[in-house]
Parts: sequence; structure tokens; C-alpha cells
Amino acid sequence: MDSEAASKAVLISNSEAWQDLKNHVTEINNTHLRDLLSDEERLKSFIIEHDGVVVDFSRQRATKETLTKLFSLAKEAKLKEKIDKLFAGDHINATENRSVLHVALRAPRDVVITSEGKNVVPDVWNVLDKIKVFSNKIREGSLVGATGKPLTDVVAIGIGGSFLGPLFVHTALKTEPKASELAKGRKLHFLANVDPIDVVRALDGLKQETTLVVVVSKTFTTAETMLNARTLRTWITAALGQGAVSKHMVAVSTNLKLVKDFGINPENAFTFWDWVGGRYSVCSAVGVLPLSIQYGFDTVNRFLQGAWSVDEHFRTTPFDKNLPVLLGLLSVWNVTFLGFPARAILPYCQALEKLAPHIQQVSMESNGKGVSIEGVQLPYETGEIDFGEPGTNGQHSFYQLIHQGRVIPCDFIGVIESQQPIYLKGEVVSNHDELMSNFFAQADALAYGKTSDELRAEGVPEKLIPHKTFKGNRPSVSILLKNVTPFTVGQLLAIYEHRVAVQGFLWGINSFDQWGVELGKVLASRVRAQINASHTKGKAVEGFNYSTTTLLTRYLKESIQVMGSEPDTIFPSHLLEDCT
Ligand SMILES: O=P(O)(O)OC[C@H]1O[C@H](O)[C@H](O)[C@@H](O)[C@@H]1O
Repeated sequence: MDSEAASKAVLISNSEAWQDLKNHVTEINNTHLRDLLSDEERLKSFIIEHDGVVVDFSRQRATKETLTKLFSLAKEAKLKEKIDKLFAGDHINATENRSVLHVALRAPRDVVITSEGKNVVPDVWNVLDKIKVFSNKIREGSLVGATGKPLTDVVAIGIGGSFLGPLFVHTALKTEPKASELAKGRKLHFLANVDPIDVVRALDGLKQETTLVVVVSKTFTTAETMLNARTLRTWITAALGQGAVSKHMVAVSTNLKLVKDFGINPENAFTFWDWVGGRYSVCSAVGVLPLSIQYGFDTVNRFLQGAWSVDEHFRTTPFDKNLPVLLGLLSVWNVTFLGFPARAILPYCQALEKLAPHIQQVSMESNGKGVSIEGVQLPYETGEIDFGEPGTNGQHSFYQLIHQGRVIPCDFIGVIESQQPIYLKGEVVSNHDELMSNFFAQADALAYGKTSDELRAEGVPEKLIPHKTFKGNRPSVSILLKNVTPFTVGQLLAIYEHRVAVQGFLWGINSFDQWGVELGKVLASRVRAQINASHTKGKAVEGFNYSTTTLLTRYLKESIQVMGSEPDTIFPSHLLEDCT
């Protein structure tokens, strides 16, 4: 951006609303959550519900006044207009000149959502209908492999957004009673890492003649995915011959030309569009194809409906009752104004164990930016450091730091009905109650803490009092779901997706590009070229700094001893045994 444009660009941090929030921080810093949690009037407006999802914001370090100030900031940031632009298909991904329309992926057939003047919903449904037909055929065994056997295993190859979302949803549905019944006799496997160890692990126990490989890549150029795709093509053809590719490999991509060039039958290609960002693509064929083969299309359609329920809520609900908006505003409050750069995602539900890794990409790739959407260097940090694990496991691992070390705002996610209830006669509570006791307890432990007076009253020795004191005043959000079903998984996904967008809209950044991942890819190409030149022509390492030259030379010297200087195909032989 030139200096004239830069001077015209008004950063949100120059606004009065921003300054007002900054001034408000001292007041909040002098308030303890113990006091905020005793203000009943405040509590009533801090628990919000939409379509069965209850979100409790009462343990946020915020008052009603804080919210009012955040709403003013939202106005200043033109949040409403930006949300409307998203749904209207405006090119809000300005650096790539694209619409951002993942909401169209879950829109009912009769809804109209346009990009460049064209209603995209019929295109979405054409692909969904094609997936329904295809997945039914695989599931009922009318579409079979090269030797006539049913395709009972699917290996989905993909990385980043072409992996994490589908893995999250698959993990969430695996033990859901109806979904698991529908998946009987089938297995879904993922291959993401280019590490050959991941290949061997993904193929463990699989036979080529009963395996369908789904290559998932928006661009169909991602180095890791394409090498894994070629590796699995070799695995298939070694057993079944070249002709088997068309029966054992299908693709999901926006780049149908490259899919064809790879040798996949274009009829077995399931497309999506450049207005679907990779990390927002689980509701496209990226997730819908493998998940429909595993669980049936109707199950996946309920997942889409759950997401759409939140999309509608997000688009139409006033901000003071709007779950993604409130969550997004409060995250900005925590990160930017209170100065808490991290956030822990803590589901008290094993089925949601892959929520944190998925949201890590959605959030950190979207909002980890250094300049405004106009290209102006930001005087404030954006994004947050997301991490998480299922709650009780985390309690025995990193919660110590959250209780007595740094302040890390937490998302506690609890579920009322377990997918798999267990109760042992004679036990005080059911196994799920035991889990949920922790969900309720942790949020209060963080908020209230424990004072030295309380410890003294319990007779704790004086020298241990500093060690056993909990200052409390540590913020969290509690999200309570009725159950974990395809529908509620869709709701949860959309809540997080829109929350991330709200944060980006407030910070004034482009949450929908990811230029920061490019540099590493370019440098990897140089290293790849060097390794090849050294292996095949004996070329010495050159053009790198001292550090890289030293380690790369060491690596090449020893790896050439393993592979030879003109390597032939190497494939773990046990993967090729007994394959037909
Ligand atoms: O789906 P693909 O084109 O293979 O891309 C896979 C991933 O590649 C890159 O690393 C991007 O940063 C991710 O956003 C993307 O999800």
C-alpha cells in the first residue's frame, strides 16, 4: 500500500471506542470474578441460548458496561456490514479477490446466495446430490473395486483444511450410536503427513482390493498430498495394475484439470470452489464425500443443517444475543485489551478430541496477521494462541499453569447426554456425571480461586500457604450442548468459524488469506532441488547459510549411504504382501 493510501486507512485502534475500552481495563483489573459472579442482574444477561446450545459468558472478566463498549467498537469496525458482505458474496478476501462463502455449502436448496451475480446454491447441491448417489453405491456395494470386491475402507489423503475438519467430524461421530450403526463394516482412515511413517500407519491392515483412496486437495498442488497420492497410486497399481486407479482413486478439488492429469476419472472428481477457504471447507465435498461414504449422506446432511442453524442465527440475531458475535467480541477483549494471548479449548467429551486441532487452524491461520486488510502495519497483535485437549486429560497435564501460572482464557465445552452412557450400580454417580463434575468444577476453581484466609481456616501450615493459594479471577466460557450428534457438531463448528471471523472483522484484517504459509514452501523447494542434485549428480550443498549447509551436508552424507546415489523404488515390503 502506498503512503497516501496508508494515511487514509483508519485503524480501529485510532477510534474513540478503542480508547474507551483501553481506559476501561483498569476498572476491570480492579474487579474480581468473585464479585462479578455475585451480581445477579449481570448473570441473567450473560447466559445465552440458541437452538439448544447454551453459552455462559458469566466467567468473563467483563461487565454489562464492557459489553456496551464492545458493541460500540463493533459499530466502529462496521461489524454488521461486514457480516452482511460475507453472506452477500462480496469479495471480502481482498488479497485474493474472492468471496468467502462457506455458508453457502450448508444452505438449504431454496436459499439464494450469490457470488459474482450467480446463485451458487444450485452448484453446491449438484455436488451434494452427486455425493449422495456415489456414496450410496459404495455403501451398498454396487460400486466395487477392480476385483469385484466391496470397497469397505477409505483412505482420505489431505492436509491442513483438507484433513483437520473431516478428522474432527469423523472423530465426533465415531461413537454416536446412530452414526456408528450406519458405519458398521466400514473404516475411514486419514493420511496427512508426508512422513512415510504416516503412510505405513494409515495403510496398516488394509488391502488394495477393498480400499478406496480419496485425494483431497483444494489446489491439487500441495506437495505433501500429491506425494502421498502418488505413493498410494503405486501401492494400488503394484497389486492391481494400472487400470485399477479409476476404480480405487477419487478426488475432491477445485482444480479438475490436475485431477484428470493425475489419472483420476473426471466422473469420480467432486468439485468445490475458490470461494471456499481450505480451513472452512469441511462442509464442501472435502468433508461431505468421505463422511458420507462412512456414515451415509443423510447423517452428513444433518451436520450441514446444524451449521446452517448457526449461520442463520449469526446473520440475523442482534449482537447482544448472538453467540458467535459475543464470543468473538469477548475474545478480542481478552487478547487485545486484557493482554491474554492464548486460549485453551477444553471439551469434556472424548468425541470432541479433535476440536482443538481443527480450530487451531481455523483460528490461527485466519487471524495470525500483522497488517490490516489495507496493508497497514498493525500497532496491536491479532490472533490468539489456541491449544487444547479433552478436559480431564488436560487437568492432569497443563491445567497447573492455567490455575497458578499464566492467565489463559478457557473454553469449557460440556455435554448433557453422553453418546455412550455407563453407570455402575453402587457408584456415587454415572461415569458421565463424573466427567461433568470436572466440567462444572474447573470453571469455578479458575474464577474464584482460593484465598490465604480460607487456607488458614483449614489449618494449612503457614509456609505452604503461598503455594496453595489460587488468585482466581481467571476467565472462561462454558458451552453446554445437549448431546454430540451430527447436528450439534455442525452447530459447534459454525459457532467457532463465525467467532473467528468476528475477531478478524474487529481487528480489521483479512481472515481469509494465508500468505504466511508460502515462504516455507518456497524454501523447501530449494532444499528439495539441492537434495536431488546431490543424490543424482553428487553436487555439493551450495547457496545456504552455514547452519543449513552443515546440517544438510551431514544429512545427505548419511542418507546417501542408506538409499544409494541412484535410488530405486523403496516400499515397505509388508504393505505389498497378500494384497490380492
Ligand atoms: O487443500 P490443499 O490445496 O491441498 O491445501 C491444504 C492446506 O495447504 C496450505 O498449507 C494452506 O495453508 C492451508 O490452508 C490448506 O488447507
